[in-house]
Amino acid sequence: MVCQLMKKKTEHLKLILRKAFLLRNFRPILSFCSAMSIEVEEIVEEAKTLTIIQEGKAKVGFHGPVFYNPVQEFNRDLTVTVLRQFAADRVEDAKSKEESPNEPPQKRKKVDEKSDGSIRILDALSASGLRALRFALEVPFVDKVTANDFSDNAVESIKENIKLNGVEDKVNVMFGDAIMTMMHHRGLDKRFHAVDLDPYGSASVFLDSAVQCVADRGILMVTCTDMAVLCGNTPESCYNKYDAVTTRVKCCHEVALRILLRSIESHANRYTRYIEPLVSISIDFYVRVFVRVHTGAKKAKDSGSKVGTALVCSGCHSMEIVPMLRKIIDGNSVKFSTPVLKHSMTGADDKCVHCGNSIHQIGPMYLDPIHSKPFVSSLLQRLNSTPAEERLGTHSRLLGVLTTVNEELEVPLYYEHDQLANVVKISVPKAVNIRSAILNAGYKVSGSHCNPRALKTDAPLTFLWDLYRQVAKDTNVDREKRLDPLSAGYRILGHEIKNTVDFKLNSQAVSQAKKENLVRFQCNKGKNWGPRQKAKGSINSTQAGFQVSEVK
Ligand SMILES: C[S@@+](CC[C@H](N)C(=O)[O-])C[C@H]1O[C@@H](n2cnc3c(N)ncnc32)[C@H](O)[C@@H]1O
Ligand SMILES: [Zn+2]
Repeated sequence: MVCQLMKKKTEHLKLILRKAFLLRNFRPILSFCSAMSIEVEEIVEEAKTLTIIQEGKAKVGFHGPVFYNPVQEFNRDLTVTVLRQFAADRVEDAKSKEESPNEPPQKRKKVDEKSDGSIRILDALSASGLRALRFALEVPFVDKVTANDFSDNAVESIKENIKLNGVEDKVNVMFGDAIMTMMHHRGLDKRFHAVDLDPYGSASVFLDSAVQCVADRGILMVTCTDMAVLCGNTPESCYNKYDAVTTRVKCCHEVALRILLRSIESHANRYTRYIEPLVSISIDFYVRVFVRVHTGAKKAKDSGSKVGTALVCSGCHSMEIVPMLRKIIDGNSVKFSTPVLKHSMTGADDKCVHCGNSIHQIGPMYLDPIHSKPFVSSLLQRLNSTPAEERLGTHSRLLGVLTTVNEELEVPLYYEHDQLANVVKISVPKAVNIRSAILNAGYKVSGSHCNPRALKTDAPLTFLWDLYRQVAKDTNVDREKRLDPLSAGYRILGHEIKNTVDFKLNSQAVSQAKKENLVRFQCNKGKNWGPRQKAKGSINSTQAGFQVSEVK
């Protein structure tokens, strides 16, 4: 009995101490314990593990081992910026609907509880609750944020952090498997307007339930950190997770984004839904996509023509895009047809027409634009008009990355500007010269936020290879002396130049982001850079209890 009482007392003291640590006001309690000869060492040691960090407007402490990665501040800042824009757009929409007498009011009531356009957000894999708290404190027009996790420690931390930030009225906690929580919110009146998935590794297991619990025109925000899988190290795992295969091509980071987008679209299609990518970022050690989810059987049928595969040559790295379906519009009639097996880069012997090597097929992947330029422009306007004292921690990087994103051509995939030069063994020309030659020939060119050396263009390969042949000719490269007769480069230099190539400097050849010297790519990665290990004591979803409960 005495023992039990002591245990209860110690537990109670632990709780008080933890709170005291969170409020940085533990001295009076320690003095009290020592005056009463209460053993506090162990309690203090545990309480000491509680540190409080501040990010944006939120403060968080950690109850035991709970996941937190400071390097992902950019990810969270970007999410806050996107949500601010998304929420503002919805309120504008709600206002214009209010003014429009033709809008059937009942239909809207079914999906939205609030006619003022305020939003409900789910932070499905919340850990310390940091995102949920930042959404509640930093995003306007938020009705409620739900922070969900299946770890005891995480849920305890979230509860304490809600109190620490005084957002009890805005943030509620759910203890449960994220999949179950999302499935419980499939009903039209329960859906969230924004869902954030930020898992350990791949988000693939959460996609099916996520696309079901997002409201029509709601936003789904997905992080995946399993870049080795998405970038082609293990095509068999990529197939298992994303129903797609890939290999280690230079543009693997954009391929990763497109494989993830295709996978989300495919899950959405099962429920007569489809996606509209708003921003898709490959950065540091992860990919992060923001997509609007729409409902509509007719438009969902277009999806087959929005996805496809890419042919990639193993010798010269040439690539060609092959859509899954062709959409044929003839007056009022719309038909879909499977593609004819005829590719411009495949010769009669199924080898690459440019260099004679084998061709591989990767995908399927999303082929339509991966960003909405109007949305990205509104994000940039928002950032540029933010007063200095209100800027987010990673403001300059946000500006740099989004400016580069805004300049990206809406053409799938890219080469590296030195990659093609290396095939034909010439000294690598300056990127600005290559870009000028492409522009002077009437084609478009841009970089990519995915890779500082990216060369994105709509120029056909026949022109691109002529460009490099011209450099070889101008710099007197002797293919007989410099290249192995069996190599890809030897064969490519063996073809005659058919296009006029003009390297005169073109004023459009330097990107705006570069001109303004914006932070586009982080070079100094610092200590502890990379994905973090799972928090100690984490369980996986097969071990998780399958009930979901709201925590009071
Ligand atoms: C990478 S952390 C989230 C980090 C957090 N979003 C942030 O920005 O700091 C992943 C979290 O998901 C939780 N988790 C993993 N699988 C889960 C599942 N199936 N259901 C609920 N929570 C899960 C883990 O306990 C962990 O706290
Ligand atoms: Zn080739």
